[in-house]
Amino acid sequence: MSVQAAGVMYRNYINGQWVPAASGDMEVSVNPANRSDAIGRYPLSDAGDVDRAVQAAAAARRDWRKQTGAARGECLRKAADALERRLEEVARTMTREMGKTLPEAKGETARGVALLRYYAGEGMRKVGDVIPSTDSAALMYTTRVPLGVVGVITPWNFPVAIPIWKMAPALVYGNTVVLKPAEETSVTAALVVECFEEAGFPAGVINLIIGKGDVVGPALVDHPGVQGITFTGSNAVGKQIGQQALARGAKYQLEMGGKNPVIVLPDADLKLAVEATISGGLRSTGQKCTATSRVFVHRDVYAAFRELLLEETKKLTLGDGLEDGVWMGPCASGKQLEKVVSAIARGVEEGAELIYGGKRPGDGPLADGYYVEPAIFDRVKPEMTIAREEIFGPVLALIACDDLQDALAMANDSELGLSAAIFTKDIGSMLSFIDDIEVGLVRINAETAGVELQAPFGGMKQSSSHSREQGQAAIEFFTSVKTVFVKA
Ligand SMILES: NC(=O)C1=CN([C@@H]2O[C@H](COP(=O)(O)OP(=O)(O)OC[C@H]3O[C@@H](n4cnc5c(N)ncnc54)[C@H](OP(=O)(O)O)[C@@H]3O)[C@@H](O)[C@H]2O)C=CC1
Ligand SMILES: O=C(O)CCC(=O)C(=O)O
Repeated sequence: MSVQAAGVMYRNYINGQWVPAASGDMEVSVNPANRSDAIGRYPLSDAGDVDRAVQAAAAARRDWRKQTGAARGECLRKAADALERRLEEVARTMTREMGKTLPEAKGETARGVALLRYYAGEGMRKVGDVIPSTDSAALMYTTRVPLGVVGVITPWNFPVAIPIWKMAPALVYGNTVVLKPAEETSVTAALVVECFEEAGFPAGVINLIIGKGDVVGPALVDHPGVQGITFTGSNAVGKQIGQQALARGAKYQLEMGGKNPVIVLPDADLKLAVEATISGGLRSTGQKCTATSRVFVHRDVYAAFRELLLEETKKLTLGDGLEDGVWMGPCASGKQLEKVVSAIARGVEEGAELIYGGKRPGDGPLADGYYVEPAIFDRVKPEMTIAREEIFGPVLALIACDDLQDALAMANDSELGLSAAIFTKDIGSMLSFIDDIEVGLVRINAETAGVELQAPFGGMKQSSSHSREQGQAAIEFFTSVKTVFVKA
């Protein structure tokens, strides 16, 4: 499709103005469910555009920081109201741009509203402690100050919630922000920033730079005017960002992949375990860092679990997420589809048994989209690639286990450690799991995905930079502590 024919033109947002990229280059955002549907045109920015955004954010820093937390929170509250008013439009755009179903997109947008309201309240909460000094005539306390300019680099899988759960705490604690969203969801990101604009944030406090990750990303990460980088995305890019930020002494926070296990013990409610495995593994077409990917099932209930899983997965409808009754949409992009299809092919090559799905619809209305059927592999061995590498697609690997210790050993045999779930009624098994599983998000009789905005979120091992996002934990990244000693 020609760029000119591709509808509304979106721009960067720098210093309170919507401006094109200096190069004038544009790209078209295309619907992964129907490639003849163009969502809009977006700019391909370069390092010069990034520099202008960082300069604007740096110039706005002092005045923004000097506002009260209550005043900053009030801006976030207005952004929440604006997003709530535009919820339907934002959610429909998200579905058209990255494929998740409309109910999921509406849920995510509502979560964005709730995140903004939560962090609006943070502006009124305490930022330090009084600590007894050894000098009885002195006052000693801690307070917190913002980092300065924060670069926010976000993925396409939660194009509303993730930018908001990073930007809202950054802003309420007094930082200014330059957002670089995933290219695949540039238009959705622009709508989110329009909501911030409607809320009346001062010019320069929020800036948006749209473009290619390998051009805009390094320019932002390496910019000396950026004091902190918060990133969610792949491990490869995350590690590179961490090294670049470390090299120049900038603070960084990385939220990356998962290879999230579910353990099903013989006393589990199998219906619940199956429902949670399907929801955790296949919703959003498996494109969540918290998605269920490895399913360790005790041999005593393996056959029964597998049959029920097959029966329930066969009921799922694949299609355009805008249509009523569709349960699973396409992969978000051609690149993502290729990744999923090649992981499935590798699973077959390595000897796992593909017992359901995994094919691309060859004809009919779905042939034009990036669709793949949900795939279930049986007889998976822990050393197979499908049991080791993140796929980020609707693929479940079933692995038999002898007991809880066997399952825990296999579940922990991973470089990643984001989320894990167990299904059991036995309190002893629950406690062993809580104690021994090496992940940041531990779920008992609940699916691996689905984080709550008021609780800390992050992984162990290579899933994150060992920091936590969301809830009260966000203050740790977005501020620095000052310890103050006062003597009259
Ligand atoms: N943990 C999670 O939630 C996510 C994990 N992933 C994993 O990553 C895989 C690949 O997905 P992909 O979208 O390519 O993920 P990336 O890690 O490439 O993208 C995440 C963000 O980083 C940006 N980026 C890309 N290259 C650089 C760079 N060199 N420096 C700075 N920023 C950069 C991207 O921009 P742009 O989009 O413009 O390239 C995007 O905004 C998935 O299959 C999945 O396994 C993906 C998304 C989310
Ligand atoms: O499971 C969730 O709700 C959040 C998942 C997530 O943060 C991600 O996929 O990046």
